[in-house]
Amino acid sequence: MFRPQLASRAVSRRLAGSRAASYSSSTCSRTLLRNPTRVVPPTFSHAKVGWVSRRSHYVDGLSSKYNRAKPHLNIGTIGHVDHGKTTLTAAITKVLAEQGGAMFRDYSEIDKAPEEKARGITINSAHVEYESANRHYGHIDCPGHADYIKNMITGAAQMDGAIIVVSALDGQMPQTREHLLLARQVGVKKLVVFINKIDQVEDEEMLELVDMEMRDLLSTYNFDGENTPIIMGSALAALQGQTPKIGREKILELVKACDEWLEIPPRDLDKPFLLPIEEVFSITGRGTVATGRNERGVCHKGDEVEIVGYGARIKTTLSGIEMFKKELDRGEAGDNMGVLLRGIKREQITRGQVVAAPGTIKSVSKFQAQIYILTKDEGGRYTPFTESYSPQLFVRTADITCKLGWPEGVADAAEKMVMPGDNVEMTCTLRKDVAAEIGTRFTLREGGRTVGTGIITKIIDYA
Ligand SMILES: Nc1nc2c(ncn2[C@@H]2O[C@H](COP(=O)(O)OP(=O)(O)OP(=O)(O)O)[C@@H](O)[C@H]2O)c(=O)[nH]1
Ligand SMILES: [Mg+2]
Repeated sequence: MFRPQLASRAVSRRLAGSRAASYSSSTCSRTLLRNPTRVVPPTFSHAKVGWVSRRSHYVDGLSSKYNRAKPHLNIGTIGHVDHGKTTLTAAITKVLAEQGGAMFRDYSEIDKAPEEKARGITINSAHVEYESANRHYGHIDCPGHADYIKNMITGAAQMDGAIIVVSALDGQMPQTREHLLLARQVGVKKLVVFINKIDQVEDEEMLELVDMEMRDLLSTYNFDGENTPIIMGSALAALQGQTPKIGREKILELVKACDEWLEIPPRDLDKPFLLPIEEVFSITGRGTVATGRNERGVCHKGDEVEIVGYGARIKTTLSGIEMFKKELDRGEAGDNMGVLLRGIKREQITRGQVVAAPGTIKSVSKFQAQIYILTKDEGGRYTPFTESYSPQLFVRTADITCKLGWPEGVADAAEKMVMPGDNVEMTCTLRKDVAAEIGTRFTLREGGRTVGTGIITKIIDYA
């Protein structure tokens, strides 16, 4: 039921009333790229809450009564600048605080840098935490401006699910779309929509239109547009404790929707075993040992495994597992360990390959990726580059020369330039194949400096 009149009114209102979409990234904080060579920060997990609390912009919350019994989910507020993400974040903590599920974090505690206060925008991502009846949430309040995208690509802001905030006054705007695309690219599978500022909109049809448009947009970006929960309310009303019907009640509805709709992804221990090989030794009388840090899953002595990458796919058996010079029957994600590989000669395997549960990972020779190119201030390049640029690609323990190119159908591919600071989607052709999959993160380096970081979004060729 398309209503042309309504649509054109919405469009003209948007054109006239929207605040400038992007802020200059040079004014943005660089805190999340303090160490550009380290692209994959430790995963947020119960055992590592300390890592989160070490981050400069962490707004600590429930630490005194942290409940490890509840499953944990990393979520965050994303969406266009000024649509109310920070207000909503504060409102969630306020409403849940009344139930004992959070410490109230006021707006000014979340956007606390002087420049944020002066300009009324979020520059750094901030972390808060809260609990619903059956879950514990880590919540990142993300800035709406373009700089945030870098943090998603580099992995500095990892989310399992998200709340996309859309102002009912403006409807979807450039960063609404950009954040949805990025969320999809970096592996967020489900999100919940909060249509905000409904206190400002009297026209029911206007709200219906925003709802309809959001469902379309979600489907365009391969989310489940039909079934995604859309909650309409006013974050400000909830924060100010006014009009509970559009305030407090809607926040509770939103949290319920997060509980029910957003899924807890398999945790590292539930994933298939994968050990990136760091070093290879040969032990006289016993055989060949590969060492490294178990990235995910669990392995047992006697398990069948595969060695994958660099042209190899070799089946073997773990005839021993060792950690701190002690023999073990089992190795878990996070363990630094050595595995004894039955019947494998030292020359057959090398650093950069992985030992994995059979059939769980393939070796790839070409893929497409979302890449962020570091600026010179972040230690990156000073100059732009064009297609065919060949940096070193570092993924897990592997490093391989690769060639960058534009995906098929990109106009003027040969002349198109990539500037430091750009977010681009490009193809990478590898000189040697490597074990990788959609969602694998990597860094690009050149002459000893990190020039880019990326995440694989599509596999083009397998080895
Ligand atoms: N009327 C009304 N105003 C709201 C509502 N929610 C937020 N606002 C106002 O909208 C403005 C922007 O809110 P923020 O929460 O800072 O928006 P944001 O999405 O976090 O903005 P950035 O982080 O800069 O992208 C503020 O002036 C809020 O008071 C609401 O429900 N109703
Ligand atoms: Mg904000």
